[in-house]
Amino acid sequence: MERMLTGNVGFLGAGAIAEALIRGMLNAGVVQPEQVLVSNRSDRERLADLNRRYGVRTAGSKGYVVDVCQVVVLACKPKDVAGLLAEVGGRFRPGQIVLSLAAGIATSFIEERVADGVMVVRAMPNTSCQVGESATAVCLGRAATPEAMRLVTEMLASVGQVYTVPEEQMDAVTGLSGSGPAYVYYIVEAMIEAGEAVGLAPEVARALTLQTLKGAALTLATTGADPAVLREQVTSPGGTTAAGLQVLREAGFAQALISAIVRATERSRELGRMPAQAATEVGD
Ligand SMILES: NC(=O)C1=CN([C@@H]2O[C@H](COP(=O)(O)OP(=O)(O)OC[C@H]3O[C@@H](n4cnc5c(N)ncnc54)[C@H](OP(=O)(O)O)[C@@H]3O)[C@@H](O)[C@H]2O)C=CC1
Ligand SMILES: O=C(O)[C@@H]1CCC=N1
Repeated sequence: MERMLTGNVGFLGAGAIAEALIRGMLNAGVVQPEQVLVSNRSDRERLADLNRRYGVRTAGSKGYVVDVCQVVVLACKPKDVAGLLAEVGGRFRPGQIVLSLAAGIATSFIEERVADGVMVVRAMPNTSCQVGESATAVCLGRAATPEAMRLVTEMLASVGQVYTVPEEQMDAVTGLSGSGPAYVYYIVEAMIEAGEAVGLAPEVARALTLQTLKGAALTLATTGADPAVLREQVTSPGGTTAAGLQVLREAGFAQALISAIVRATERSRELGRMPAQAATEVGD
């Protein structure tokens, strides 16, 4: 199929998610390094590092990024979006695409700060885009056309699976799959620590944990089986797994995970309600 992403892709924000997306898109070949232009607030060393490692172009001027890019990715923190758009929002032109990754920030908030006809798309990827396995949800702003959606989908599908959701579900997506890799890494950290505690060498504990995670994820994906059924297959009556799961139940593990996702979803809503000062509540 003919590629739609022929122009430049600019990043306003050069942090963790910008790098994950850049790395994934370059690996997939959906953009070439010279098509990518990255800027941030002030960290010049970070830009130089991205240029060294990925060959992407960098810009000191955010206005320049807006001027020369077909798609501009907003990859700064939610609290910085208002200030950023006060600076450069007026430079966007009708027909340009703004792809916002900012948790909680509504498409309407951005639309109010750019010209009519600028096409806003909101997406929530996760850091697994760096290996082409993001779970990404997208929703369209009011001016975004089906062509804009196709172009953004071309970008995001190159780094994982893309799902379209109504905008009111984006906070839930953020709590579940946007933050999700962190919950998984937290569990992995605990499993490795546990492996060491029961007598394994650190590298053996890590290797066994990672392969267990990979095998379980692949089994879920390839069999399509209900996770509860797969869990029961592991759990011999009176055996080791039953004993371990009993401890997890008594500790309220499932409820804690549910509460974490509910709280992260609420936090996304809070960030959207208070875009100018919300993040100061939890620090930078
Ligand atoms: N990390 C993740 O897993 C995910 C994050 N997101 C969203 O992506 C956004 C970025 O998150 P993350 O990458 O983790 O954040 P980071 O803190 O890693 O990066 C933030 C970046 O924004 C830049 N920045 C801040 N203010 C401005 C400004 N006024 N103009 C231009 N750039 C600016 C910073 O520049 P400097 O360093 O110079 O201050 C920095 O490069 C957030 O809105 C988050 O909700 C979405 C999905 C997943
Ligand atoms: O922690 C955050 O706020 C961002 C949004 C989803 C993942 N990281």
